[in-house]
Amino acid sequence: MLEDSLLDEYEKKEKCGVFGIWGPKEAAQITYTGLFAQQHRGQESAGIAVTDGKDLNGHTGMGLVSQVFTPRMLREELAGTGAIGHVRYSTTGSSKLANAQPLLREFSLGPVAVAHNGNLINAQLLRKEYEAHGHIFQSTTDTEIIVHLLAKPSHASKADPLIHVLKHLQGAFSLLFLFPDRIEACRDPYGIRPLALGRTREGHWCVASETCAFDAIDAEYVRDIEPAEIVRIDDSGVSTRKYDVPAPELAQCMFEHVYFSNPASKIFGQNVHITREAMGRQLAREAPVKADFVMPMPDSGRSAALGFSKESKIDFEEGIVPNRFVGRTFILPGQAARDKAVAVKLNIIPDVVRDKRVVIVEDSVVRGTTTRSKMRAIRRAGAKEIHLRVSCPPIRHPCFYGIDFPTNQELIAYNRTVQEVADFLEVDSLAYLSLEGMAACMRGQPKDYCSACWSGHYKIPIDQPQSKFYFERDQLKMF
Ligand SMILES: O=P(O)(O)OC[C@H]1O[C@H](OP(=O)(O)OP(=O)(O)O)[C@H](O)[C@@H]1O
Ligand SMILES: NC(=O)CC[C@H](N)C(=O)O
Ligand code: SF4
Ligand SMILES: [Mg+2]
Repeated sequence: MLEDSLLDEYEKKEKCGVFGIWGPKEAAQITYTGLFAQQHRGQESAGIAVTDGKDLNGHTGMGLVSQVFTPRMLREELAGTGAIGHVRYSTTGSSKLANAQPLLREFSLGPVAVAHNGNLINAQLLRKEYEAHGHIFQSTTDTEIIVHLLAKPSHASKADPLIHVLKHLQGAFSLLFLFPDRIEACRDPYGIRPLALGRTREGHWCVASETCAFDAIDAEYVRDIEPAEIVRIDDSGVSTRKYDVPAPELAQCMFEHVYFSNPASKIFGQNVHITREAMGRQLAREAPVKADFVMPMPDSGRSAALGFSKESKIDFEEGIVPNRFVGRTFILPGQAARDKAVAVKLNIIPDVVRDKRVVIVEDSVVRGTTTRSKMRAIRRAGAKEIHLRVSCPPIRHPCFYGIDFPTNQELIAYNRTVQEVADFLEVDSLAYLSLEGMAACMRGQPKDYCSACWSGHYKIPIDQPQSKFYFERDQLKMF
């Protein structure tokens, strides 16, 4: 039933965001706001862990930040002066409470809470090894192995156990650890996912996946946590150490700029909206077309459409209206749910498109859910010509580093030429931004970004089988 799957959808969306703050009396309330600002990064579950200086306490729940916490809970049960929080979009392990983060555990050195954005590609190997030694896991996420690594006696006895643990991890990880006396914020040596350091007006240090969280709590963005860096935040302030050397070539995820991040955020040192606008301009130069107007595919297609319009000097027109109560559709679990969400999310305005030659600018076409549904709807609404322009190249390869499209069969451009995709979508023309054109819009050198889902070049080799549900008991039978 449409209503049932929509109810489901509202509860399960997008990717992961982390937030942490040290020092204020109302640490949990501020963390709530920091998570709320990053709700677009994960809507399956949310959690906050706090410290009172001696012990940790935490709460996790399924759904949106606003559904998981009450003001009283934040004020009383989660009272403390240091906190970390997480909003989850699952990449390993199903969407269930046991997998909600921060994971809160006790080990020989005391309590620890962990919040993870990214995806480990060696979690299966490590977990098999630990299970063979009798370790009992309580979740089916990749993240839990990190706590087991920390608890291993030969690791816990090291002068700096965290450094030792991080060296074992492969893949994407922007991590926050909360101990009773400190927060430790770490980024993998490739810098795949973002992680930024900020400071409030009162002088409290904070960390977040995206800088839009700092705006929400009136803090200033200080700098990014560097690849292979650990930043420790405690009562004496901030200190930094390297646990490894940054990779010779970084792998910052270009898809963060194309689609994931909030346009107001600064990701990998550059503003997302301005980057998307530059991509739209570049696309207009690479694939010009005669048309009556340029129309964005809301919401994330807006900035690139603006750039396309400015560069081509073709008017900008809104002809697709998003329902503000439907979130992002791309990462909803299950194709039926995605199809239904797209149907209810985007309304075409026939009076705008009728008898017109329209350029539609979309930030990305992944499974083709949005475009399959909307190109035909625009045609039915009477458009004379439909020219689809996409502000990234065709996505033909899976992502194993924290974005949930782990098989190539689900990708619309897999095994299809651009013309075949155009025919499938029944558009008059289709053009994608080139890989070089997209890379040219990035502030850093092209070699310092990951583009594996477009190029097939995985900087961290995928040499073990990967599956989102590897640790689920019923799925294990498949292997
Ligand atoms: O080809 P697909 O599988 O449909 O995936 C790509 C689409 O999904 C995303 O939109 P989404 O609705 O998630 O979020 P938005 O409102 O930020 O554009 C993205 O902006 C594309 O529109
Ligand atoms: N999107 C993410 O960063 C997910 C974090 C972690 N891999 C999980 O599935 O819980
Ligand atoms: S494969 Fe694509 S989505 Fe995944 S990290 Fe690389 S650029 Fe980002
Ligand atoms: Mg979209």
